[in-house]
Amino acid sequence: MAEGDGRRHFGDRLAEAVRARRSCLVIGYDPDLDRLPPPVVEPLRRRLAGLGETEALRLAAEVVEQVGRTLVEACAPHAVGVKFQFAFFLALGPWGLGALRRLIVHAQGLGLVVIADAKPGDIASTSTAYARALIGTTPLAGISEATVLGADACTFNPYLGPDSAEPFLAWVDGAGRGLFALVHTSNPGATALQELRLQDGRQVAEAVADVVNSWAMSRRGASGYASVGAVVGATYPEALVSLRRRLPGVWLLLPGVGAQGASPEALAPAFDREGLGGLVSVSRSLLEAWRQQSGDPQGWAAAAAAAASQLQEALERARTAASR
Ligand SMILES: O=c1ccn([C@@H]2O[C@H](COP(=O)(O)O)[C@@H](O)[C@H]2O)c(=O)[nH]1
Repeated sequence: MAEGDGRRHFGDRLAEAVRARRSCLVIGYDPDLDRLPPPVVEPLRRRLAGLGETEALRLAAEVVEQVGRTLVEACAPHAVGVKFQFAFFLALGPWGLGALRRLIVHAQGLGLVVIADAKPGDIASTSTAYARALIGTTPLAGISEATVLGADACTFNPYLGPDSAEPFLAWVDGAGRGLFALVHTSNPGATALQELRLQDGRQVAEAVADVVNSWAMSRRGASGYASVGAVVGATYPEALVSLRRRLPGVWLLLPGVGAQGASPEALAPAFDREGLGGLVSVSRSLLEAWRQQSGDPQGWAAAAAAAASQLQEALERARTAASR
């Protein structure tokens, strides 16, 4: 999406893309080698035997890239975007990062919004480098600059506060990029810290939501939606309802459907009367859909496409529930 859409406001681009593609589904790709489809992993195992570290990483990254292309192409007709889980690519070293860059370009060529899920957040000088790598460009000693990953948006851990967000917000404001700050995560342990009560009665996640909302308020586009979004786990439906109220005009990125147990039906509160406001990312349930369907791993790509189509339909019902 980045190339053609240039520097347009990210919240508006998302609104248009969700309407045009009739989908709020985000294809998740978390390439854990042990969970890739058996017809891919078995030949990979044979080829890896006897290779040195460098060649083994290179080969694994090639396979991860090929599977990613197939997955994204199969599911693209049913989705608005892709979320690449950065950690799995990093685990394959520079070859993994090369594969990630090529997958990002490929997905953007298919018209998909690309989110790099890396969840960085550090003191401002270090956040600057993360932002350059994920959504910006890296200046090269004042002579030139280079795109490293070139995603349309990235996830972000806001725990360090506003100064750590500034370097990302500079790309949001100056280059039409998007930022999704973690507000309430989907994992079982999220409650341990994120639901702690502050002296003023708010939960930590609510206080984080208020900070994120303050970043978003001045960044609303014509659609009414901001270029700063929030990550809210789909596995906590009650938190979703209360955080939706605290974050009007903020795109919510909702992981947790499928493998983590959340269902699309519970997500209706994320959407406004026009069916906007929520993006639902699903990773393992697409790549491993063959297990639930025919059980034939040879058909993994067709199974992923069928699962994406079913999710799109279920999410369309949730998306339009508010307007009924
Ligand atoms: O709160 C969060 C934030 C991010 N994630 C990421 O989303 C996917 C979920 O994968 P599934 O296979 O669909 O469960 C994964 O990349 C996580 O790192 C999250 O799950 N929860």
